[in-house]
Amino acid sequence: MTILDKIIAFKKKEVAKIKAEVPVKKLVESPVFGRSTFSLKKSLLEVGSTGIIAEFKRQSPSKGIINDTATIEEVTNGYIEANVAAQSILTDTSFFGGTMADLMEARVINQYKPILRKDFIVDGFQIVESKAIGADVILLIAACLSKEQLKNYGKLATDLGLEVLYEVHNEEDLDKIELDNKIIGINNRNLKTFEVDLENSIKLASQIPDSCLKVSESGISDPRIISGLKEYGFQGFLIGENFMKTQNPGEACKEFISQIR
Ligand SMILES: O=C(O)c1ccccc1NCC(=O)[C@H](O)[C@H](O)COP(=O)(O)O
Repeated sequence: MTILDKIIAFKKKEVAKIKAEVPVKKLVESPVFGRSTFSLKKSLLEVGSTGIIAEFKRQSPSKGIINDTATIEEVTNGYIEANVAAQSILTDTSFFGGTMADLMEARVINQYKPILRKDFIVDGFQIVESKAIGADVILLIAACLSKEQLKNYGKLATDLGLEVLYEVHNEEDLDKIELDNKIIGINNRNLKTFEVDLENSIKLASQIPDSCLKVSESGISDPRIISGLKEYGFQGFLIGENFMKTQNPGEACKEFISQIR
């Protein structure tokens, strides 16, 4: 059983419990449900976009505790000040120490840039929930969803005005997605070994059509990597640990962005 299998098994139980307690009607009544969303696609394609999607990440299965003192307020303000293209918030509690309240707090502060809800979507309920807590973008991980689920959940998100970052780890994942005009995130972290290999982005990039926006995810720790990945057509770069492991993630992000050539 891989860590992803464990997370998904846990998540399915967690979502079933929440669904039994919270009616969808309640989600739709959220004050932020009807707001218009910020587009990740637009933000990444904007002239002068840094392309950086900076993540708030307290802990992870691969690294344990990364930062248990940073606050959403200081990090969100720091990332915006650094001119990120978007912010990512891990809302999973059991494995990543995040919460939906983290995203809701970030949304109040961040009225400028898209927010990606980084979680493990296994049910359409979580997509409605994502809109209700103030997210602009959801993550759909191909490895843990069927072809049909990817299509249906993608449609539900779009109907709600949310964008989707489709995450792939290999060719098998890519084959499950209708690759036209999508935002595709290639994750460099092997979920069996936790090893990070940036070559994974390069290897899969050539199999993604130009109509898609390519995002490289995980293990990016040097601004020179960004220039290298840009040559393979990447326009988005999801970075968590490299910023969050420092005393001041916002400042680390600003410094990193200033060094991108
Ligand atoms: O980060 C992990 O250990 C992990 C383990 C299992 C599933 C997902 C995991 N991470 C989620 C992410 O995709 C990353 O948080 C994101 O790409 C940023 O990665 P990094 O810059 O390496 O923190």
